[in-house]
Amino acid sequence: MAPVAVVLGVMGAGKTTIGAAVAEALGVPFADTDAIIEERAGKPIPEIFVDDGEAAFRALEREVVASSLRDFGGVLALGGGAILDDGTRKLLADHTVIYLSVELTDAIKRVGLGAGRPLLAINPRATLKYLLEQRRPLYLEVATHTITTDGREPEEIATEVVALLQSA
Ligand SMILES: Nc1ncnc2c1ncn2[C@@H]1O[C@H](COP(=O)(O)OP(=O)(O)OP(=O)(O)O)[C@@H](O)[C@H]1O
Ligand SMILES: O=C(O)C1=C[C@@H](O)[C@@H](O)[C@H](O)C1
Ligand SMILES: [Mg+2]
Repeated sequence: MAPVAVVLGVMGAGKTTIGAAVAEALGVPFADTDAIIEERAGKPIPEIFVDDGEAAFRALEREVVASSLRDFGGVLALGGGAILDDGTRKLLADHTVIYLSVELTDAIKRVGLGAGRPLLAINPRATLKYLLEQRRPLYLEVATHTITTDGREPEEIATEVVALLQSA
């Protein structure tokens, strides 16, 4: 079994919002690797970063992505930084991967002050600008489809994603 689609994008791209709406429209389950990681680790992501460090988080994330790609048959949202890991990017080959793109202005409006997002704890605007520039080429490397989300309502974006999955 493999996911119907994998959803990627930076924090605030709308992975959880759009992924869940697409799954509902298709009548399949939705899962978010961040939630699976928290369940496996038995603690919230900010605590994993503090206690174990980002490298340990990325290794756990790679394991969770691998098992989800193997066993989960719905719409799967990945954490915003999952594509930083070479092994995780390789795992995505041959899957349908939807990259939700967002520019800084809309991303900042959506994440606010970055509560619950450890990488945005200090200077969220400058950090998010850096993350967008650093990650865009990596999202594009693994994406099979890129959907622009700036200035668009979640319902409209979800409808576009459902249509492209149904035409595939
Ligand atoms: N297209 C959109 N237009 C306006 N607001 C949006 C849009 N998509 C998502 N949002 C809002 O932005 C916030 C972040 O969305 P969401 O949690 O889905 O992003 P995410 O990509 O899953 O982020 P994270 O990587 O932190 O999990 C939520 O409050 C959501 O309602
Ligand atoms: O952009 C990132 O690097 C992250 C995004 C979140 O989804 C979480 O996976 C975690 O907070 C790291
Ligand atoms: Mg999310």
